[in-house]
Amino acid sequence: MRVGLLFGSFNPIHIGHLILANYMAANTTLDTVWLVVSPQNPFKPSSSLLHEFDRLHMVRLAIADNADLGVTDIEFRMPKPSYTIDTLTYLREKYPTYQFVLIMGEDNLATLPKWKNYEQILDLYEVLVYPRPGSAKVPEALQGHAKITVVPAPLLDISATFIRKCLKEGKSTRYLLQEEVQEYIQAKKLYM
Ligand SMILES: Nc1ncnc2c1ncn2[C@@H]1O[C@H](COP(=O)(O)OP(=O)(O)OP(=O)(O)O)[C@@H](O)[C@H]1O
Ligand SMILES: O=C(O)c1ccc[n+]([C@@H]2O[C@H](COP(=O)([O-])O)[C@@H](O)[C@H]2O)c1
Repeated sequence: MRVGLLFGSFNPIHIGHLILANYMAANTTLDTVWLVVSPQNPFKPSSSLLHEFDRLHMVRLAIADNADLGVTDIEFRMPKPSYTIDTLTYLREKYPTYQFVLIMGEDNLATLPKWKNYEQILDLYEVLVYPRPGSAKVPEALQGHAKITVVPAPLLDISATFIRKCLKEGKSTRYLLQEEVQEYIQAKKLYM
């Protein structure tokens, strides 16, 4: 089985994540896509980060009706911050018959050379990249890399940062968030 892994903070999960994950499941040779909720990105401040259980719960709500997508909280039980190579190694040991493929947005590809053991990641895994408006240039070392494929998919100018700002300012985030996620955020008054 070929499993795509979309790692993320999902703070909160938005329709950009859902379109991206579903696009990869529908338009590539992947059998399924798992969303891996990261407690702590090594490069991001934790100040605006919602508790990991809330973020996981919202991912579960958002993908509940999509049989092509799954979610894992595997990084909750691993050392923090969350280094992707360590999680990939763990998953490989846990599911030795599965073939894991890394999925990321173009903004993350731009920072990949700064990730822990990034060369090992590229030695061992294929990477599928979803284009993203405003992403920094792909570093030269990665341009045309045999293991990296940028998929031709519709650009989505949506970010969790923008959604958090709207919520803080009391502006509507309707349609930017999946409905149950929207209701959960309103009910718990998150990000406000
Ligand atoms: N609109 C988008 N287009 C392409 N990729 C995206 C988009 N939104 C998120 N991603 C990708 O999804 C993964 C998880 O993203 P993340 O949870 O950080 O969302 P985000 O919207 O970038 O959050 P924030 O604004 O808080 O940085 C990353 O690989 C990111 O590049
Ligand atoms: O392994 C690393 O060095 C590394 C450096 C930066 C980001 N990551 C991971 O990349 C994922 C995307 O993060 P984010 O916050 O943009 O959703 C998340 O799972 C991070 O833990 C991993």
